[in-house]
Amino acid sequence: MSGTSPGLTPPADAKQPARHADAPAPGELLGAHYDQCFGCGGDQPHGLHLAARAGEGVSITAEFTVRPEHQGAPGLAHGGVLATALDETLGSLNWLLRTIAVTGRLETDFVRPVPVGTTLHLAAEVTAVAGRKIYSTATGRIGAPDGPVAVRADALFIEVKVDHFIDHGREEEIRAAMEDPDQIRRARAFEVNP
Ligand SMILES: CCCCCCCC/C=C\CCCCCCCC(=O)SCCNC(=O)CCNC(=O)[C@H](O)C(C)(C)COP(=O)(O)OP(=O)(O)OC[C@H]1O[C@@H](n2cnc3c(N)ncnc32)[C@H](O)[C@@H]1OP(=O)(O)O
Repeated sequence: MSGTSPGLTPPADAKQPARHADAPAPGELLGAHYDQCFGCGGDQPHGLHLAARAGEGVSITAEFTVRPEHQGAPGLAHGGVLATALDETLGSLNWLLRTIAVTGRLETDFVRPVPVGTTLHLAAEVTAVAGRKIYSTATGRIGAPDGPVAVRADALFIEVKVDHFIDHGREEEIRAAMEDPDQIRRARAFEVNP
């Protein structure tokens, strides 16, 4: 069962996405955008530790191995964790546009249960851009890049300024991030005009 709500249908004047000239080369690992991120951060013990790699055009591949701390039912990944893996992979696409963006809408199909121990192979691409709106789609397959489809998502990300995080984030984490030169460098890597 699949289908996309009107909020995920690009308007008639939407444009094809353009890979930024300074985007990481195809095959390059992107690294975490924030070391405490539940999706990709290396310092988040129960996180997904999702590793994303730049693809051709505005596309990404990523891998995530389901651990016991990610269970919903016995021996199976929690659906919200799988949605997180899709969200994180889709969010990584914005490195290739050099745009900071947050998820506005995420529609997910859960097609097959995903056992603990499975490596989920994710692939995502931006399909259209309209002003601040970035439309994208992702698939997660079991065990191999051509394995059976377990999850799918369509998403709308909305471009924001770095002030979005500074204005809304809890002060102690924002202060720590602003004092971390690596974090500032990573934030700038998302921006066209740092
Ligand atoms: C020095 C400090 C260092 C910090 C450094 C940080 C660097 C980090 C780098 C990268 C971080 C990336 C992190 C990725 C993590 C994975 C992805 C996530 O999980 S993100 C978290 C979950 N998402 C949210 O928390 C969004 C919460 N929502 C909002 O904040 C607002 O609603 C926001 C920004 C999304 C939109 O608000 P508006 O006021 O800016 O804009 P409006 O006018 O409402 O929307 C713009 C257009 O988008 C449509 N739109 C908005 N939401 C929509 C929706 N849900 N469905 C359909 N259309 C929607 C609207 O209809 C409008 O369209 P029309 O321009 O009129 O055509």
